[in-house]
Amino acid sequence: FLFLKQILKRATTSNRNLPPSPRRLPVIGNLHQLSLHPHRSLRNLSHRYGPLMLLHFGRVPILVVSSADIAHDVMKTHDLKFANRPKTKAVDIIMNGGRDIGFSSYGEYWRQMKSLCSIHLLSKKMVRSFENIREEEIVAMMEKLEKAISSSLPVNLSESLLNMTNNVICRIAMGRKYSLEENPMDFATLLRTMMELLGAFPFGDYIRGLAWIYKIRGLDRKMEEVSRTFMEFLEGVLQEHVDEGEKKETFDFVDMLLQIQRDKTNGFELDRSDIRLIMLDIFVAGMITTYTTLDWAMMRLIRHPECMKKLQDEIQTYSRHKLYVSEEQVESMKYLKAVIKEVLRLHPPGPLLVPRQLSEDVKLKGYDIAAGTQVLINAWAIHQDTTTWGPDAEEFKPDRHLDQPLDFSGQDFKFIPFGSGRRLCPGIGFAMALIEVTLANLVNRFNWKVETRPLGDDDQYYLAEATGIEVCRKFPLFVFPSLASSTL
Ligand code: HEM
Repeated sequence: FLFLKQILKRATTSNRNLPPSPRRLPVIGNLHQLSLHPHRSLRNLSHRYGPLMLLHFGRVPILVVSSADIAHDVMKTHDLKFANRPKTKAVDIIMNGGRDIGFSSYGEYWRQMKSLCSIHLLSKKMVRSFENIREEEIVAMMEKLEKAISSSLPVNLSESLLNMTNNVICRIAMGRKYSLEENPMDFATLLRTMMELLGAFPFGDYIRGLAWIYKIRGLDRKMEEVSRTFMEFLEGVLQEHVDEGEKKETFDFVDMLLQIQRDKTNGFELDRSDIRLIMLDIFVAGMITTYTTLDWAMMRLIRHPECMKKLQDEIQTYSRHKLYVSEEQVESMKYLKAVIKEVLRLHPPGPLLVPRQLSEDVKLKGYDIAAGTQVLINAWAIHQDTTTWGPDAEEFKPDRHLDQPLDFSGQDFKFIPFGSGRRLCPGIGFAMALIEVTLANLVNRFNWKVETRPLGDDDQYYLAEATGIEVCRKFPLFVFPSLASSTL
């Protein structure tokens, strides 16, 4: 019977019209063709095999999409079928089997969790109400930078940006700062480790016989440790809110989640571990992405003085030499928005978005794709497609967005840093509000220089990418700020 089943399976598979595939090796499939930066190796493969490729990571079929046209088919035409997320061991351990928003299966639980965040934290009205918090934290960061000017030592701007983003997010979501400096655990390193674990290609999941590698390399232990440390921290935050109870003067997002848990609003059962996972998503999905966009933006502007100058001129036209550039003033700054778009085009924090999984068979461009196939959308490759962006697609040229204003909220598939469709990022407005006003103020208040690197390997150094599901700059950005004459 088994023999008959094998023959039948082979016959049906061979009748299928499958997308082009690079040659694969026994057992590992195409895993040997990936580098530490999968978005880059997959783009190189797509140049040979086309914008729709079927790879195999071990035994698991992986569909790789590298064109705007096919991204449209996946995230618009067939969005519902592609709305699931695959589960890996890292997701199992760190996200409690995908009980958070980003990795949860498509369905009622996901819908409820996402709409909770969208309404009570990320809506336009809520984002606007956090303006004071953004201003206070940006001013505090700038005061520290100003103090640092008197010493002739370089400042670690990446660290300042991470601290500021963390302070803003903690104050908004949890009611107070849980600053990186005051925290006994090394928050930044922990988050980076978590990014790496969630983004690492899970060999043990793809090749069952290799699951022991997780144990030998200590990955199981690392995942459990990272998860435990974070959960203990978040449980402490929840308990603090419960203990303060009636005495608390403010009402923040955590209070709101605890209230929903108590009152079972809309018949929606939320337990304490679900609340911790929503909070974790805000750190994983919200904090690193926002910080890393600012970090790439400052690096690009400092290394393109002509863009920096143009931006400073624009900001001064609207801010009229004020010390703090307000959010209302930022609203009108077209070049600032073009700079941020260019940064998100060249450095989308999630270059392969977040993986999806097909829930039923589908035909794409005449090819048969089977249910269960995992899907990687190479946004980074789509953003560098020369047919859309021209022969200078790899260069940093913010002006291109002035002539060709593409929307990035999931409507235009040539530019998808936030994904699209049902799984579209709900934090676009939240992230953009902080990125725009931070950048405007840093550029308005200071002039910037970076150290000249002795070996002259500037591009390799400044453009180097770390590994992980969200791609940060590999090395911190050390800078020498000085006060801009216009604000003296
Ligand atoms: C520059 C900043 C950001 C970028 C580039 C970004 C990008 C993304 C991307 C690419 C996805 C996957 C979309 C898809 O699968 O189609 C995503 C999902 C998500 N993002 Fe963001 N994001 C950013 C900021 C934020 C912020 C500030 C928050 C919340 C505070 C947030 C919360 C989420 C959540 C909860 C999801 C999961 C959505 C789902 O699976 O339904 N993101 N984001």
